[in-house]
Amino acid sequence: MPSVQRRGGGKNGGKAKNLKSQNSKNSTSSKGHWKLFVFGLLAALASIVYYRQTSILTSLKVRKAGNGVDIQDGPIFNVVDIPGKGKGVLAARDIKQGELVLREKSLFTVPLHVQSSPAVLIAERLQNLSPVKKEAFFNLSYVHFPEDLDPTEHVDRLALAIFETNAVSAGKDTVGIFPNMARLNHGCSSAFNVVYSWRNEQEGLFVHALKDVKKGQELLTTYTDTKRPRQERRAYLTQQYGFHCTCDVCSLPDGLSKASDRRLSEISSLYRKFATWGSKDIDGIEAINYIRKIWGIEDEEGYWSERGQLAADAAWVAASHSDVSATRAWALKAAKWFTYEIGADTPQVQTLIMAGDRPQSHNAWGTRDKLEVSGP
Ligand SMILES: C[S@@+](CC[C@H](N)C(=O)[O-])C[C@H]1O[C@@H](n2cnc3c(N)ncnc32)[C@H](O)[C@@H]1O
Repeated sequence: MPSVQRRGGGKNGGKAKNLKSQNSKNSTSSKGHWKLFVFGLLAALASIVYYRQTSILTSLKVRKAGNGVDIQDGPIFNVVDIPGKGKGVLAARDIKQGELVLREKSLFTVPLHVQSSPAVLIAERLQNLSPVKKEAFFNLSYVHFPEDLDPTEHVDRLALAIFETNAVSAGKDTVGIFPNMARLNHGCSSAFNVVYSWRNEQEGLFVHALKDVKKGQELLTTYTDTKRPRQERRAYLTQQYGFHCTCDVCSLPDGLSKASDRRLSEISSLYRKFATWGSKDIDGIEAINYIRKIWGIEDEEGYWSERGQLAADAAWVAASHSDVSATRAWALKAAKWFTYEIGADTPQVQTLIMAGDRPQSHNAWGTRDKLEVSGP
């Protein structure tokens, strides 16, 4: 059964998918079960906000991204002050869909589940950092620091607040701090334009452009599964991250916002229906029809994330029903979209290209009754 991914997770990595940071309430308890927020996943803010450039963080200077997308030399983004958001990241030049925007090692990581106090654990990790790295950490933004406390007198508590605001998942059972990536602000649904993924083999976080981005546009990821109505998204973001979301999608006039909400709810509902193929409640033809419907509604919404996984799920269904041409078409579609989100130099993409070439090599091949399920 293919995994039907929701955002906020591993791919972006996993969804990155679905990236997570922590909850301040639980994180202070000594028997820590880190409650992670999803931090991760577009406003053309440069045109409407005044900003002051503060630094150029990186200059990848590569001609070919790992996924084969041609790119220009030169700094790819700047971290700047953005009114109402603290700092944020603006494209320093046009960025192409699928381009590698950033790869980064963590300052430090901690296990997702801890037995001791998270605050103590973070303090220990900080002690092992160089002064430069420590400074990078303490420069990060934070919310949920008690107003009645003086941060200079409660450094461990401050470090915890910074961690909670900025940590993202670094693999299945680990969360970490990535100081450049941490400057990415949030956008919902069609508003986010970069996605991040964790690579175990390289022990690094990779950020790819999900869409073409114009010079001066803000790079936005997503902190949560945004396939839910505006009111719910805003409530979550206010509670966990301390801001009222005014991204391009949240700022839509009421009529258009309701239409977007309906689309997002419908996508979530179709994902649930598709998942019932796993328990054989629906057949392969119906399952693929759900995927096509999801794809169509996502086109209307402008929601492009998780498409690699969606097409890979379709390839799985097609392969299990031994449909050669459908397996080939869906596998190649999945490879294309995974290339944008996580890069061509990943095992997922290589495996899908192989399945496109030789559908019978797919792991799921022939595990269900033969059926023509049809391609994209
Ligand atoms: C991981 S940090 C992102 C970078 C941060 N803006 C900074 O100055 O370093 C998360 C915090 O950024 C702010 N933020 C993120 N997305 C935002 C948005 N769409 N609108 C307003 N503030 C946002 C919130 O304060 C949130 O708690």
